[in-house]
Amino acid sequence: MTQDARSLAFEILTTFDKNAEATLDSVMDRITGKLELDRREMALANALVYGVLRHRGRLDYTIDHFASKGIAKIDKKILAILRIALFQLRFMDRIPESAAVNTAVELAKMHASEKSGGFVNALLRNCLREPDQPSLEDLAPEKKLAVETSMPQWLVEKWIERMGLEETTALCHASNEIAPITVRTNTLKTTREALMEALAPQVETLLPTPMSPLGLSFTAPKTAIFEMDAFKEGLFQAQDEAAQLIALMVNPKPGQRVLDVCAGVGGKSGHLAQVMNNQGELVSMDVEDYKLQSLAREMKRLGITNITTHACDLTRESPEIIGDGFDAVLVDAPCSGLGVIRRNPDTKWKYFKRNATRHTKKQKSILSAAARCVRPGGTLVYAVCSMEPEENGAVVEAFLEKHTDFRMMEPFDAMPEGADALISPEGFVATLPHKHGMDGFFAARMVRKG
Ligand SMILES: C[S@@+](CC[C@H](N)C(=O)[O-])C[C@H]1O[C@@H](n2cnc3c(N)ncnc32)[C@H](O)[C@@H]1O
Repeated sequence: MTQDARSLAFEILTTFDKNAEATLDSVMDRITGKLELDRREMALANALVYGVLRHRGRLDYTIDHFASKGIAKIDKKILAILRIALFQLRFMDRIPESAAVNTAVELAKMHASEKSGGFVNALLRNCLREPDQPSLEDLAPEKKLAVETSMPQWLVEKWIERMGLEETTALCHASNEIAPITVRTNTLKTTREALMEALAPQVETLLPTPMSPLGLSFTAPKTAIFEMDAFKEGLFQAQDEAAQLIALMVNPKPGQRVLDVCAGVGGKSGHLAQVMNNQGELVSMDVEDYKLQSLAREMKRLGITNITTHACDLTRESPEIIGDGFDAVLVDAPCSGLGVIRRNPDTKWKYFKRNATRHTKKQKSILSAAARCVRPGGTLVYAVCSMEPEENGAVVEAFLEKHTDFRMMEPFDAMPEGADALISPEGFVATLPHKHGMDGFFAARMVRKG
């Protein structure tokens, strides 16, 4: 079965909107998993889905301006069709206007009515007639910034309160840009220089990452990265530069026992195994068994053999595998993901102000449970892909207050080049998209007193 790009984007976006808890990845996997898709149609569907979510605030402001009864009165399906078409008209330069409008009208007729087709046609034609409208000039600064960079206004206000308008402006713009693809060299199989040579013919603007000694960033790959030979041979794992700093903070030695408490599909586990030179024992846990199954396949691709997986929630159980404890424990905790909006633009529309405390409670309880697995003298690293104080410093400070057998330690044994600029007076590591060109990450390294 094949499907055209716009219908597919419509199905993905409407399903994503209907399911409050679903992530874009899970919706896309579910919908595209069973389809046999033409490669070009799939690439266009991807561009439409990500583009609409990246620019949704701006698109909605425009739709609201041109809809005589306002956006709130527009049926959800029609709204999705308008967003897809308007994104093509305002943000894509290779799509003929007629293709964008006509396909939107057809979709509206198919999913709603003849009349809806007329409404979609009229609204889009008005947008085309007045390409500079609506103007943002008279808006209050926080509203203007929210619309311009398609950020939820509550988040813009939260950031302005914490860091002021100027820095928030830089952060909002950086969070709305398309990030380069960044990968980490699998040093069990190759070197960064050799990987660079292998990737060079297949990508544009290929550069080594400035701080992570193993990273490469590039744009415009000729194929999807999972189709590249270097990927199939396990020579790299996709991972942002900020995330590459976390296993360097844990810095386990070959032969040690190491626990990755929230391993997910294995971004940090893969790197930890590399640092351990595939020796010793690495236990990857996650509450979701299906993620660990995917992790196991990923480790096989990377040639990693010192790993076992264990589906488990440490806040509820204390499995035998903990034994006498681990030399190093990583808690890469579930979080808002607000530091990774540039890669996952769906996050900003699914994460609400009220979620902050929900995450904080979970982060505190996972960190406390993980602390029980650290042997005396062992290391505990807490990390989140968030820049929000209630998920980072506040969690660590509350933890240290209760667990007097732990103290902060220097974040790195061997400081990556320039990484001293990331360290706060408290000894926390924090990366920011607008300052460091990386995802927004936070990490703290602690030691259990011997
Ligand atoms: C930030 S993600 C981890 C990403 C992963 N470390 C990586 O580098 O690819 C957080 C993970 O925590 C898992 N999780 C959530 N609650 C958990 C719990 N109570 N115990 C263990 N894992 C949990 C989620 O399933 C998710 O995979």
